[in-house]
Amino acid sequence: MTILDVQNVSKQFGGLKALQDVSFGVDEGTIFGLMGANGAGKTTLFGVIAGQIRPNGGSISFAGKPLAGQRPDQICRLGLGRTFQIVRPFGNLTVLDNVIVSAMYGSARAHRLADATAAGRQALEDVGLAPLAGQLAASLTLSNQKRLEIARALATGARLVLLDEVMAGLTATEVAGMTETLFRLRQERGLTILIIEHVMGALMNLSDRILVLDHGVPIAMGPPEQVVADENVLKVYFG
Ligand SMILES: Nc1ncnc2c1ncn2[C@@H]1O[C@H](COP(=O)(O)OP(=O)(O)OP(=O)(O)O)[C@@H](O)[C@H]1O
Repeated sequence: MTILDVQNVSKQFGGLKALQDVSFGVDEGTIFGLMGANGAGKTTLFGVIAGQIRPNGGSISFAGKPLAGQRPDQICRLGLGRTFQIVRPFGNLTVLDNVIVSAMYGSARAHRLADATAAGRQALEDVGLAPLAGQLAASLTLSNQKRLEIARALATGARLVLLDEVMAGLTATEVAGMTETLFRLRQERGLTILIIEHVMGALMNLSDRILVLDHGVPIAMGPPEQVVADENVLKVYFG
C-alpha cells in the first residue's frame, strides 16, 4: 500500500526552480532514499512534505489524506515525523524529557505524563538510547544526538519518518550501527522511512528504492542497483 503519494510537486524560490514536477510513491514499511548533489532540492522536498514549505504546484497525500493547506503540527499529528540536518535537541533537558515533550506534541496525543513517559521510553528503547535516558541531551555524542532526533520523531507516534542526513559526521562503525537500527525499526515497528543521505554506501544498502534529483528535476528512480547504473545518474555524478 502506498503511504505517501507525491504528484507533480514544484517549488520556486524567486527565479530558482528548486523542485520541478517531482512525482513518486512510497510503499508502507519500505525505505525510500533521496539522492542528489548539494542544492538538488532534497531538503526542500522534505520541507514541502512536512508542511514547512508551501509548494507552487502539485499535490501530496499521506495515508490517503491530502496534505494541501495543512500546518506542520497537523501533519505531524497525522503520523508524519521528520528530523533535521542540524540536530536540535533541547540541550538542557534530559534525553528522556526530550522525547516526553515530543510524545505530548504528536499523533500519540499523550496528554497524561505517565502515557508520554511510556511512549518516550519506548522510543528511546527503539533507538538504543534507553541507558542514557537520564543524561542531559547536550552531553550526547553526535551519533547519539542523531539517534535522539529519530527517537523524538518516533515519540510523536510517526508511521513515516523523514530522515535528513542522520549518518553525516558519523564514524564507519556508527554508520553501521545506525543502519542496523533503521533496518530494525522497519522490521519491528513497520516504520516507513524516507531518507536523504550523502553517505552513499549506507543509502544503497538501506534503500528499497531511490529517487535521484538533479537541480530539482527527477532524473532516475528505482532499486539502488538500477539507479547507480542509470546513464543520467552516471553523467551527473561522473560527467
Ligand atoms: N528558503 C530559500 N530561499 C531561497 N533559495 C532556497 C531556499 N531554500 C533552498 N533554496 C535553494 O534551493 C535549492 C535546493 O536547496 P536544498 O536545500 O533543497 O538542496 P539539497 O539537495 O537539500 O542540498 P544539500 O545536500 O546541500 O542539503 C538550492 O539552490 C538552495 O540554495
